[in-house]
This record gives sequence, structure tokens and C-alpha cells, in this order.
Amino acid sequence: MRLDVVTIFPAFFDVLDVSLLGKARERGLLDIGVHDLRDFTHDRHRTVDDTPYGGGAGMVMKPEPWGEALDGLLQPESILVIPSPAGERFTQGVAREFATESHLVFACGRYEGIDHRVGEHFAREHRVRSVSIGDYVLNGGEVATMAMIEAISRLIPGMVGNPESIVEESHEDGLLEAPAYTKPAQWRGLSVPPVLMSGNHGAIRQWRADQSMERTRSIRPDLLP
Ligand SMILES: N#Cc1c(-c2ccc3ccn(Cc4ccc(CN5CCOCC5)cc4)c3c2)n[nH]c1N
Repeated sequence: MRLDVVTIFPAFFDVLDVSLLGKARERGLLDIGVHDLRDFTHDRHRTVDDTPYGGGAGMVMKPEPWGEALDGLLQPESILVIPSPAGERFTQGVAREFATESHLVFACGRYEGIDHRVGEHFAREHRVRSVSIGDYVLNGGEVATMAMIEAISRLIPGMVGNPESIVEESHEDGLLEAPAYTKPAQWRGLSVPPVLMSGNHGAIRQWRADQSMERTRSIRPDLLP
């Protein structure tokens, strides 16, 4: 999979060279390009924003630099992903959907967002998805893009050591996962549930399913079908 990110803070994505993502890039599972939007400006001050039509607080990102940057990146098969507080909810389902794609381009806005015509223009010939990672307000699209890259890339075959670990985790089946334990069996007066040390795999599977349903019901009832 090829990922391209356009941002006014390219250094923000230096972290993509470490951890799982760094290894994936070395192994050729993932190819990531980060591009500075200001490289697509032509004035002395490398201007990327201007005042909003109709007034209002803050500044809006100018369409011209975005047009030039994305013209050079988008292919017919690409999906243009625009993080936005007004976007569709980014869920594990959307992550699974994006993980099957060959090319994703992330447009990281700042200020009050990107001129609306950028998404409108590129939707004429490409798939464009405006996406939000949650109902809280960030200062830009970079944190959201980083979260989405991690959620998507870990679903790419070969990315995570044990594919089994992806199947049983929270949100993969739409429910929260059961609590996890490791050695020691006793810690500060707290014990591991005996069923997990019984060796009875059927009972362990049932216990985990019950715990998953009970946790989802009490913590995230909105996830229940
Ligand atoms: N994904 C994601 C996000 C983002 C996100 C993503 C991309 C950008 C680009 C700029 N920003 C800042 C910004 C904040 C708030 C608003 C709304 N305005 C409405 C009118 O009153 C002022 C405020 C707009 C722009 C972004 C925020 N926030 N939360 C998520 N889950």
C-alpha cells in the first residue's frame, strides 16, 4: 500500500520511521510519502491561508496550493482522505475498508479547515472521504491522520506478528475485548481469574465472550447491535 500525506507540518510524521510502521516500510509492506504543502506556494511568504468569505473567526486554507499538491499525487485508484471535525466517523470498519486500498492520500488541514472547493473539485474524478476520528476538536488533521495510518496499516497482511491478535481485539467484532492478564498469578493481592489458568479452552472462550458482552453493555452500550 502507498500512503501520501500533505501537511504544513511534515516533521510531525517523522515518527513514522519508528515502531511497526518503520519496520513495515523497511519490509516494503508500506510506502509512505510526506509532502510540505508550502512547497506548492509561489509567494515570498509561502502563504497557505486567507480570511474566510462571509466573515467569521480564524483563517481558511487556500485552494490553490492544495490543488497543485494533490494534482501531483492522486491517481485514478486513489482515495483522498480529508480529516475533518465534520467528517463521517472513522471506525474499525472504515479502517478495514481502507486497508484493502492500494493508495490513500491524506490532506491534513489546519486553521479552520481547507476551502470546501478542494474536496468538491477532486470528487469530480476521485473518491473523496471526509473523516472524523471522534467527537472532540483538534487543531488540525495531523493527529487524526496518524491515528488512521496506525489503525489501517496494522490490518495489512504481514504487518502484525500474530494475525490472531487482530481478530480478538476490541471493535474487531464490534464489541469490547475481554480483560487481559499475564504472570504473576498474584499481584498486590489481586488474582487472575482461575478459568484462564484451567487449560479448559472451551470454558476460556466462553468466559471471554461473556466478559466482552458484559463490558460492552456497561461501557459502550452504543456498540451493541
Ligand atoms: N479528523 C478529525 C478531527 C478534527 C480536525 C481535523 C482537521 C482539521 C483541520 C483544521 N482543524 C481545526 C478545526 C477545529 C474546529 C473546526 C470547527 N469550526 C466550526 C466553526 O467554529 C469554529 C470551529 C474546524 C477546524 C481540524 C480539526 N477535529 N476533531 C476531529 N475528530
